[in-house]
Amino acid sequence: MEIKIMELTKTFKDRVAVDQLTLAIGQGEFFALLGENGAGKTTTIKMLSCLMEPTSGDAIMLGDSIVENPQAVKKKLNISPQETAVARNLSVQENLEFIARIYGSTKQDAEQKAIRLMEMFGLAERAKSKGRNLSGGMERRLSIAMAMISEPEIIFLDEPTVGLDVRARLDLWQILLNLKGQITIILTTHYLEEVEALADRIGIMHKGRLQALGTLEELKHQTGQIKLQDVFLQLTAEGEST
Ligand SMILES: Nc1ncnc2c1ncn2[C@@H]1O[C@H](COP(=O)(O)OP(=O)(O)OP(=O)(O)O)[C@@H](O)[C@H]1O
Repeated sequence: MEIKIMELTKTFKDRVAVDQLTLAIGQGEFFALLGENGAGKTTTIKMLSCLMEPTSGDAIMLGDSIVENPQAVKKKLNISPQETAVARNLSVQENLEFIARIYGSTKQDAEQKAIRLMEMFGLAERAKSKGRNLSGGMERRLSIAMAMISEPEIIFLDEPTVGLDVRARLDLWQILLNLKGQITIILTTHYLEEVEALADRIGIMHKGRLQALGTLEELKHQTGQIKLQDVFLQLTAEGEST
């Protein structure tokens, strides 16, 4: 398994944000992490991407521990956070080249990488547009493209389509579908249609715990529900009484 999460726990003062999460994710999998506000999704991906230390537990990412060797882990993955990292005064191409240079590319290499990613993310026509002039959808695509510069083997996308209109969301889904299988993708979202369109497997978190895990079909079967929305409501309600 490419990602092996073992009893991963994060506590803030007396609040348990992530509670002994145990989970394995395979290479090239598109994994969706679902859960209500405050369920612990963002905290989970911050720990897995080594932006936050766990209180206890561990995760082995491509053979390296996030606790023992976070520097090695960081080299193999990247994250596109909720708040985009796009520099508003730089153009699309400059944003990409800037990140490539930070990762040590030569000027020429950085340019080539930027051009390739702009094509992949449908941004080539807007190469010269400044970050501040981009639509929400383009800014989000650029932000993900920037996370791809380091050629990660695992990418985390934290609510990538929040605030996007229908067309921008569908465009981004198409790009993510094109990436599918080439790279391991871990997505958090509140949009259930997004999960249905993209994910191979789904984990539903509730109050810091992994409440359910499986393919969409498995979760439907497990709950006896037909629609993902009802699967979700049932699984996140069951936890209320436990
Ligand atoms: N830095 C922090 N300090 C204190 N509490 C925190 C911190 N970060 C998160 N929490 C708490 O941990 C819990 C889990 O939060 P988290 O942001 O991981 O949830 P989430 O599932 O990503 O929610 P959302 O869907 O709203 O983004 C929440 O109760 C939150 O208030």
